[in-house]
Amino acid sequence: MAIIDGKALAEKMQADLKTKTDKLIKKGITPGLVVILVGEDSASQVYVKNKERVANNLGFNSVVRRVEETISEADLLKIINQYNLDSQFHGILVQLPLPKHIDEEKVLLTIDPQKDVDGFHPLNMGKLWEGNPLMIPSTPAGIMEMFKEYNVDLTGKNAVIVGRSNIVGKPMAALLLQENATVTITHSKTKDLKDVTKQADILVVAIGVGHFITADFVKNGAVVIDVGMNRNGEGKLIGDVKFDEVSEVASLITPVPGGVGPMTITMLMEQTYQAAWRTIND
Ligand SMILES: Nc1nc(=O)c2c([nH]1)NC[C@@H]1CN(c3ccc(C(=O)N[C@@H](CCC(=O)O)C(=O)O)cc3)C=[N+]21
Repeated sequence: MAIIDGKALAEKMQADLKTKTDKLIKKGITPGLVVILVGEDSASQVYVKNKERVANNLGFNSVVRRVEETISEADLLKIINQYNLDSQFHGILVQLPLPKHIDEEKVLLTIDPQKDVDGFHPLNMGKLWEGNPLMIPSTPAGIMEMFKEYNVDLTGKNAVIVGRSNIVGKPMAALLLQENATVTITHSKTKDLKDVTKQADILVVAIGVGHFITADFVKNGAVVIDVGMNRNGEGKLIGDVKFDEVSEVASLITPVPGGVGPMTITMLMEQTYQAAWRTIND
């Protein structure tokens, strides 16, 4: 068994990205990213702080726009439109989840698809499924980089995804399909889940239930990717995969923390760079 070191790969990619960014800045374009944070959700605050730190290290123009939990939907849409028109910003990210009184679909539709660095706009989701992506959701994009770095050949492999969210499960399926894997998406209503996951050469787990996947769900030699971010009783960050026992059967496995998370942030920055680059090269 070997561990996929997401933190090390993230640092390597960030160093390369810094070099590219310096060149773009010399040409007069500083990549700009605005993260819009609605309310004070403490978990979201931590992610936002990490994103801000990486963006600053890269020399990006990084702004966190904090707005009150009680903001009206109309006012939030106005703020998004203001950043759509502001050429200083190449990327706009609205941190999810949003308060219940705000319609997430409306928010995602309002972000200019060219600035939608999360890749959650329906146009970007559609382009991804066409096999002609513009923006790719960061978490699945980071997972594909891990496969590349660790020489995981996907062609003809059985890839099983646990979780069907718009932000991880579905885009992950599109990317694996594009690389010629045979893809199965499972979810909470799947019958005999264990029988399905046991067939997986590649198993991607994104269900949001701590330590749900135990060794008996996993085929010998499988590659296991853990997208989970859960807090256990002691407030410790744990994945959806029970690492200690699954690592005994897997050939390659990601840890939490230090696996998918750091790659997610890195890919977000890569997409912001790409969006900035396109303003002078497309
Ligand atoms: N519009 C939107 N886009 C997002 O990409 C988005 C979002 N909303 N809402 C929240 C989730 C969560 N998320 C994380 C990114 C990196 C880490 C990360 O770097 N984790 C580190 C350490 C975390 C720690 O120690 O607390 C790790 O896994 O090693 C975690 C979580 C992005 N999200």
